[in-house]
Amino acid sequence: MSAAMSDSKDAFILTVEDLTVSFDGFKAVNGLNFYVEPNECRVIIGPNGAGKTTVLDLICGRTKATGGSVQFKGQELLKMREDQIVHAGVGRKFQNPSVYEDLTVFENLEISYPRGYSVFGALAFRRDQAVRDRIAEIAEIIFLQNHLQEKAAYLSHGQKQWLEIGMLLIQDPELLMLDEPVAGMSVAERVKTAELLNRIIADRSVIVIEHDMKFVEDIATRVTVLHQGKLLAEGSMAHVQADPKVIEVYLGH
Ligand SMILES: Nc1ncnc2c1ncn2[C@@H]1O[C@H](COP(=O)(O)OP(=O)(O)OP(=O)(O)O)[C@@H](O)[C@H]1O
Repeated sequence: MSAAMSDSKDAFILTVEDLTVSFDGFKAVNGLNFYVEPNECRVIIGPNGAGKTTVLDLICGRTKATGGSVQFKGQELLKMREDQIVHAGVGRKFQNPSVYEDLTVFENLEISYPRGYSVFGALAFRRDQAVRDRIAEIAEIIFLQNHLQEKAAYLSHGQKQWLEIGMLLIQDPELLMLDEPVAGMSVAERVKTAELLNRIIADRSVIVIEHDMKFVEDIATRVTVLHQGKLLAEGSMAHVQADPKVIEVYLGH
C-alpha cells in the first residue's frame, strides 16, 4: 500500500473488509480484505475453488455475505439489492456471454443504454443523436464499429464477449467486474482485450478474475492472490510471481 493510499479510505473506490461467506459451515471466503483504487485494474488469481467467483458474487449482491463489509464510494453494498448495486455504478460480466443473439450489435448496445430499463421501453424511445453517438463511441472501444448492423448471433465468441463488455460500458459503471473475459479467445483477441481494458481504466476501476498469466501481466495494476478463501499475497505481478507461497499453491502447477 502506498503512503497516499493509506492516508484515507476516501482514496479507494472499493473497500472490502473482513468479507466472509459460509455455505453450510464451509467458509468459501474467509476474512478477506482488499482495497481498490480509482483507475486501477485489479486481477484476482488463485487455484480452482479459491473463492474468486464468490468474491465477485458477494460484491454484486448475487450471494449474501455472512459477515464483513464492502464499501463502494462510501456506500455499504452488503445492505443493498443486486439492482441497487448496479444502479450505484457496479457492473458485472459473467463468464458466458449473454448477448441477445437475434438483435444486431447496435440494438444490443441500444437496449443496454441506461434510459430504458425494460426491453420495450428501450426500443420505444427515439434513437436520438446522443444515443447514436454513445453507441458509436462504445462500438469503437470494443472493436465492433464495422459490425453495428450485424446480428450478434454471427459474431465470433470473442466479439460476443466484447459486445457484452460494451453493453456494460454504455451504462458507464465506475467499477466493472469481469470473470475470465478472455476464456476461449484467440491470442490476437486476448491482445485486443488487454488493449480494451487498458483503455477503459482511464475512466473507471476494473476487477478481473483470470488464469492466463500473460494476460494478467498485460492488464494488472495490482494482483490479489486468493487461496482457500483467504488473501495469500498481493502486489504487482512481479511481486506476487516471486512469492514462494504463490508459486507453491498456484503458479508452480
Ligand atoms: N452457492 C454455493 N454453495 C455451496 N458451495 C459453494 C457455493 N458457491 C461456491 N461454493 C464453493 O465455494 C468454493 C469457492 O468457489 P468459487 O467458485 O468462488 O472458486 P473460484 O476461485 O472462482 O474457482 P474457479 O477458478 O474454479 O472458478 C468452492 O469450493 C465452491 O464449491
